[in-house]
Amino acid sequence: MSQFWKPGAEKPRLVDDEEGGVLFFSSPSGYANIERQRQRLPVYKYRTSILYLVETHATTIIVGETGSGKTTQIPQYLKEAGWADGGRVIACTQPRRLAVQSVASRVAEEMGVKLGEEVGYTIRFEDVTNTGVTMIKFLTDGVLLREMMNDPLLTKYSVIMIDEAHERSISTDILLGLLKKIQRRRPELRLIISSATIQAKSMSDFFQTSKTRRRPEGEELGPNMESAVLSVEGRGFNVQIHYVEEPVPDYLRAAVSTVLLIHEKEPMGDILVFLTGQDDIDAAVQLITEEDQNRGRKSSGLMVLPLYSGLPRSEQELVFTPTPRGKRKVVISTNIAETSITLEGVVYVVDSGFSKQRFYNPITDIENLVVAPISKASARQRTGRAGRVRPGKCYRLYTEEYFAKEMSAEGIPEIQRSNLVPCVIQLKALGIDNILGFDWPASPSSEAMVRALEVLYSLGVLDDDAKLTSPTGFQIAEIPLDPMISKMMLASGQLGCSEEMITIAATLSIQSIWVSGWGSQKELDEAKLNFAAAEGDHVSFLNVYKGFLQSGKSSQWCHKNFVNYQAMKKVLEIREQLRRTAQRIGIVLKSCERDTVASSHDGKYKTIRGSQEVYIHPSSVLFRVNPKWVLYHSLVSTDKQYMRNVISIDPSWLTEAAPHFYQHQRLKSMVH
Ligand SMILES: Nc1ncnc2c1ncn2[C@@H]1O[C@H](COP(=O)(O)OP(=O)(O)OP(=O)(O)O)[C@@H](O)[C@H]1O
Repeated sequence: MSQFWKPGAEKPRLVDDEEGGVLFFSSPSGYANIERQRQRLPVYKYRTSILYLVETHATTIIVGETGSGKTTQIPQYLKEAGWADGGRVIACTQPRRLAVQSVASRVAEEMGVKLGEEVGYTIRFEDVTNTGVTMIKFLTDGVLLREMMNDPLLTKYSVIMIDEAHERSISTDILLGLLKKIQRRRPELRLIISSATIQAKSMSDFFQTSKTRRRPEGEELGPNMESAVLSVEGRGFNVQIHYVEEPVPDYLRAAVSTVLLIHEKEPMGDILVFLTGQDDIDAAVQLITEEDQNRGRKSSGLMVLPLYSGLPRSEQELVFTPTPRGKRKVVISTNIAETSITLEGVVYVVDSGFSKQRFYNPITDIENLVVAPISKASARQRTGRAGRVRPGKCYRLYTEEYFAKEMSAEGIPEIQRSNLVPCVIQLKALGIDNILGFDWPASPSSEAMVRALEVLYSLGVLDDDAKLTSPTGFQIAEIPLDPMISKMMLASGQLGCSEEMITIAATLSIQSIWVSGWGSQKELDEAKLNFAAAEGDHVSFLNVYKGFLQSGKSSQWCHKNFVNYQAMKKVLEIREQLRRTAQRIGIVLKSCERDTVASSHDGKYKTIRGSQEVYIHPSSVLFRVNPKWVLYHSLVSTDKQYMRNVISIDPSWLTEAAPHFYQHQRLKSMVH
């Protein structure tokens, strides 16, 4: 395309291309067509072997190229072979919600059934399944973990497929440890661990350690407890990889110019760009749109769409809609489109080589989202978003040498770089008391573990013996939120303000209730001021919610007030779910009236634990108010450590709420 780019050493492969390079490009029109497509996928040749291995082995590890058909086909093979007979369910987990929804709809389409009937999905706060009817269920690994609280042996499932296991999310790791335990109690349960980029050997070793029961010589009943490994050879279509000749100084700019260059020089086909987060994605959308217009072509046919988890569902769905004739879609995404997703029109992938990753420091108790280099496994997954329905090209914004010599093979498992509070409470609720002795696929650090135990103790979730308290600990574990927020909900029941607290908890569960991208920052700030409460962001959320209800849940009202309508609809939905959970666990639903207090301060704050210097985020309604004592929901790190979603408090509330944790004298000595 230009001298800037160098083709990778990997030779382009011959494409098994009977229909002119576009095997399944246009949408399939009928069932017969879909059947033909299914049979062309590499995994189809392995159908019998897969079914045989699953029949005979407790655990089967399946490694196959991206796009070879693992996610969409294997659950269907299992169903066809009878694994969903007699009311049993085949589960397939994904690390991300978007992937769950999109593969579930694809499989429902392939099977010619309505989504939510034979094929369904469950993600947090959304259950699209029909008990007794659903045979194949896609779900996030986090949701499957939560299901274990009510059904510890996951008895309704005959086969559980842990897909994209290379991602090693916290929930995947906990699940792997727990499923290994369950297998000893339920030898009839079958596990499939699948990915395009997993180290099959270490996974197989994990399932083969002495703790699994080996089948004694001569035993005929039951599966072989040693795991089987199957490698699915072959892939969809060829993807030519290109690297930059020299390292790029600014991946955002490089991504923008690569998109424009592709648009100028390459044949039609959509482009998928991987950047890191909402900020750089919004910036890229703007730059590409502006530069495209500056080139003087009024309608060059580019449709630029962002994709990240905080985006409302309707906007996320736009990326899946067919690209109109004569147009070229450019989807600029975080790594939520990195695994499992098929975007039909995508021919070109542009990989920045970076993603936002969570890094937790247990000493300071600060969890940062940091832009960091991706692993080879991620790079391969990104490349694999092309070549699924026709040949493609992948432009890597790093050199081939960097890829070969410096990129790590796999990322660090999330459990080794995260705050462990939610993980510890879940394990405790499942009766795993010796958490350090748990059979982890990768052990978490003991500092993070101690810190999590300390937080849970401070919340009154754990007692002096580190056991879940009754009823508080068990109640908090039942609420599908961060334990700090769950504690807030629980306490609000006693304080007579649970209706308000549930609204706040629902609002904190979504990324933002404000729109971004319309008008100027000044206009947005002014709109926020209409709702600002002196106590801070949390109480301001209540004002927005109240206004929304008073408007009759109107989208025009949202538009006028810079409030995101889709986000508010989500708040209503989550709120309903939380109310039901609250009722189930005995929280009294009650509303309250409120008072206001606020005082001034110089803008710099210190955390009580760790004395870290932190500041109020400019998006907060308290940004210029600076009350003396504040409580924050989360910290983000850019040029400074910023507190997001902040509320003004009286320090005596801390000693009142957690006298076992906060000492009055210590707090007094911190006032400066
Ligand atoms: N929504 C879709 N539209 C068109 N084709 C699709 C769609 N989803 C899947 N396919 C086709 O099915 C193939 C297999 O997809 P599947 O997700 O099962 O592969 P996979 O092996 O699980 O890939 P990955 O490892 O990337 O998740 C794709 O390569 C594509 O040809």
